[in-house]
Amino acid sequence: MGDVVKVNSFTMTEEEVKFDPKDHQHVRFNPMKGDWVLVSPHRMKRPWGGQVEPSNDEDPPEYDPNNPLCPGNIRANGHLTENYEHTYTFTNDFPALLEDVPDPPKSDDELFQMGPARGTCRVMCFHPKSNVTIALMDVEDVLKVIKQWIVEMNDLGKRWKWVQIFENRGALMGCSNAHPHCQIWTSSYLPNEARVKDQNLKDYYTRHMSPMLFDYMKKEVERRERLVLETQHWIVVVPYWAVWPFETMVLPRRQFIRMQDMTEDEQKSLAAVMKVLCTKYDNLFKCSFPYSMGWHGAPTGPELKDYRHWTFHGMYYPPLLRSATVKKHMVGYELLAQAQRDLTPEQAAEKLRVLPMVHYKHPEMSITEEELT
Ligand SMILES: O=C1CCN([C@@H]2O[C@H](COP(=O)(O)O)[C@@H](O)[C@H]2O)C(=O)N1
Repeated sequence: MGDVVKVNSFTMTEEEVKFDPKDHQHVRFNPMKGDWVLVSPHRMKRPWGGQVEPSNDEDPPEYDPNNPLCPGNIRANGHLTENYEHTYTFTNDFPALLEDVPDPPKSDDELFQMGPARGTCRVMCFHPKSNVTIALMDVEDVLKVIKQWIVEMNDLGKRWKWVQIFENRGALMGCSNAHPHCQIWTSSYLPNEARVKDQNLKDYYTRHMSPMLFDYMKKEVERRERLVLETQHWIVVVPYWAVWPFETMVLPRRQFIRMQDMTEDEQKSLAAVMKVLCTKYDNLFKCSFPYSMGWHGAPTGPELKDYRHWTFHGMYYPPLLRSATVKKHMVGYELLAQAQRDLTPEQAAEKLRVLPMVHYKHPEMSITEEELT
């Protein structure tokens, strides 16, 4: 047994000291999902001869008379989008979940199971102008988005067990409308991601009598290997188990379980964090950076249980890999075996951390370090 040496934040024997997570393949465990991601850092050197996505980076017009999300326009089914000045929410005209539908029959065959699914779908416009994004909005307007999210969570959380706020940004994410907006889908049951996360968070809490993500936040602040941003109230990391190349996670420095528990200062700080993170994302490949993002907090609904194992947190899942036109594909091995990444989370965090807070295309819309409290 050789001497013990310290490499990064791990202690290893001499036999292991040849291993370097920056150079050698390994798998990493995601304790929220209970699965593993393959990390192959040596692959970053391979030439790219694959598909190149068109970089469609022309700014959309401020107002499009044909865009149903623009103020004063008529939507499908003849509904009017009012002349709004900040955020605007409406029930999706083509919802994936409806509030009242008959229950499916019970089946006694475990191979053919159906369950009831009820819910509602809302669309929430962030801003009346079509040519802004979170990175390009005034931080006060981003704060208005956060405050409206809290209104929606409180309203929808009364009836629905799960309220999923999510933003698909950019055509690359299948977003059908360039106007700045998100969607909010609620359900009468815990969807898969929430159900699995709830169980893993609960198991961790039973073992440690402390919330997993609060412990994780404290360890990431201490280790400082995957930090992208940190303020008095929030940190942004590329999570240790990240799957998407530049995936990030937003974690509060204080333990609380839902978005609606945020203090005024935490809300203001989150608005600045979102704006700076999205600015760095745009600066990474000098394009309007596509992503899917969303928030997870303790389940809601009328029968409230003990959810102290939850910590409110945000997730950004951006598809781009090495340029504005090269995206990661979750296909083949990823679908049939397991998720795989080349760039390590630490390398991705370093790339994002060192990027400027001044927007490459609209510097006049940027905020300063002092405003990032
Ligand atoms: O008139 C319309 C246009 C789009 N929509 C809805 O807006 C949503 C646009 O969001 P996405 O671009 O993220 O798909 C989409 O779900 C679509 O159903 C309406 O509800 N009414």
